[in-house]
Amino acid sequence: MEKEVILKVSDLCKTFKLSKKQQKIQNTASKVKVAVDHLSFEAYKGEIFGLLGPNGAGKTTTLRMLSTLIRPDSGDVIIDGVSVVKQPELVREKIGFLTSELKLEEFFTPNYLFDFFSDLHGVEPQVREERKARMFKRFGIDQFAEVKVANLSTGMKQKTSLVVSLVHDPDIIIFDEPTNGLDVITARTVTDYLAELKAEGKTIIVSTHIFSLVERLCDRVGIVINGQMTVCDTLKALTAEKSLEDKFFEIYMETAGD
Ligand SMILES: Nc1ncnc2c1ncn2[C@@H]1O[C@H](COP(=O)(O)OP(=O)(O)OP(=O)(O)O)[C@@H](O)[C@H]1O
Repeated sequence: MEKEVILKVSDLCKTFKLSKKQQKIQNTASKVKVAVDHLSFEAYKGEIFGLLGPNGAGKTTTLRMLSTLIRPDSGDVIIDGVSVVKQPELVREKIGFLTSELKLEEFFTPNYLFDFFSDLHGVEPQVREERKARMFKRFGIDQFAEVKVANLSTGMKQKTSLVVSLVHDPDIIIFDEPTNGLDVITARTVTDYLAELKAEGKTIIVSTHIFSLVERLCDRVGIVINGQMTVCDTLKALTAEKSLEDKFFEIYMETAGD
């Protein structure tokens, strides 16, 4: 079957100006940091695509550009036919952006937040209620629906933020470091859910530095080093001769070693 490209990243670039403080932290005399450097890749409809790379490789910056949170300096991303540069508001309707760092307003309840974000996305009340009931049950939020976020456990907060990021049932899900900072049980709930979303036909882009997550979930992998796409291939091809970890280090030494 012919694969359909649903997300196309072309020649994406992003450079940050560094403050004196950032220069000190990053131990550099340079006034700028090239975070993403002419990065390109494509994702097919219905797959889980992983961006794998070490800390500071540019994964988060890339995903923020894909999600229209920051604007590329140059290059573009076409998501389901729409440009993140030219029509970011339309892209936002098609995607869900998730990060394990998302913090919810502590004063509100999961029930309130779900309704609030549904209204922002213009979800019909009937659809909203059906979706809320299903998602809250799936994640065990139903018992805590009227508890303020401040009083929820960390795992329940994470599950709530995941659910409220998907109120509009997007076809494309962009997830920065899905399991970072999560306990093993919540992490498992999240990765199982990503597999379920894939089974429903959703397209998922994840960034991670965790090999086992890629091995368990991803169909194809892009290895990002120093803001560049070094290798992009199927997980199967990348792990044909050696483990993903060994392959990664081989590529890393070839690329970053010089
Ligand atoms: N707003 C910013 N201002 C200055 N430098 C930045 C900014 N955001 C990111 N950077 C720098 O750009 C580079 C890429 O960062 P990015 O967060 O995209 O990497 P990453 O691959 O997601 O790594 P991590 O796993 O550590 O989050 C890093 O050197 C980072 O310090």
